[in-house]
Amino acid sequence: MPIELTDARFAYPDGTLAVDGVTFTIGDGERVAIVGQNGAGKTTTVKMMNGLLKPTSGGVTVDGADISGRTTASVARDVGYVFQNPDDQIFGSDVQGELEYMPRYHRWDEAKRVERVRRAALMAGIGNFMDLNPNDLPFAIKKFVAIGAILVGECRYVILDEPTAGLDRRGLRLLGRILDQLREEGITVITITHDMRFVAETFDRVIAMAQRRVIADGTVEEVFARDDVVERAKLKRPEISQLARDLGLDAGAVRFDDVLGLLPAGRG
Ligand SMILES: Nc1ncnc2c1ncn2[C@@H]1O[C@H](COP(=O)(O)OP(=O)(O)OP(=O)(O)O)[C@@H](O)[C@H]1O
Repeated sequence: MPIELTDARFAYPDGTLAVDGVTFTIGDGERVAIVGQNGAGKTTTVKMMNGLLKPTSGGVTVDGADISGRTTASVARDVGYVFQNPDDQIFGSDVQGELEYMPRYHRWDEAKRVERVRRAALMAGIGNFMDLNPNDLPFAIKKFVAIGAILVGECRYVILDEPTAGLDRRGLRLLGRILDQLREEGITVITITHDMRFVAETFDRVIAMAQRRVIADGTVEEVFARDDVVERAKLKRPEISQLARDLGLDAGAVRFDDVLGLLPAGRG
């Protein structure tokens, strides 16, 4: 079952129109990257998808049901949102407590709580930090605490806002493993990112936003092949994609292996 936005608009209380009528459907198990310049409306759009913000007009449905009457906590059971900055999300005084917050809020029985927390800590690679105060941890580990706190839940949709920012190679590999596991479990992953290599290597579909609207929605290859979209959304093509274009190869190639396959025999 999908998440569906229908002509969703959002204006902040000060009158700033942040999203001006977006319509799209994200289906089960999809991996979707939302890209575009700062201020394009990406964060506001995803916050409408998990009930953190209610559309000023238009609608949002999750699994076919309108979410306008539901509390944020209720929608968050289905649609998890990992904040861009972990400090905006984490408030527990130790990692264990942070991971236990959701199970306790929803009054899960102890066996389920212990099992889900154990599993999330393992997936997020934070098992060694459970007794520590998140504020004493390096930024990258705090990001994984924020991810772990969402993995504890049984969300069928996970939204990650700028997950690769501030991660080194080890962190990126761990993030990749988490995303692979979510895919195996059929969980839909939606990301907001400025990291185009991450988009090309990890996501199937790209929604490009500019000036409060969706200006393109298609496969990674389709979106990066369009000069008008790249320009209007101020995207930086993945290096490998730019290289393919510079070499006069297929303009839609976005992954290393695709470009390698296009080189004349003997050069690959
Ligand atoms: N709390 C707020 N009050 C008023 N205006 C806001 C608020 N939050 C965001 N905006 C404005 O809404 C517009 C869209 O912001 P939004 O954060 O959704 O964009 P974004 O594409 O996610 O940008 P970024 O990549 O910087 O996160 C911008 O003009 C922004 O200044």
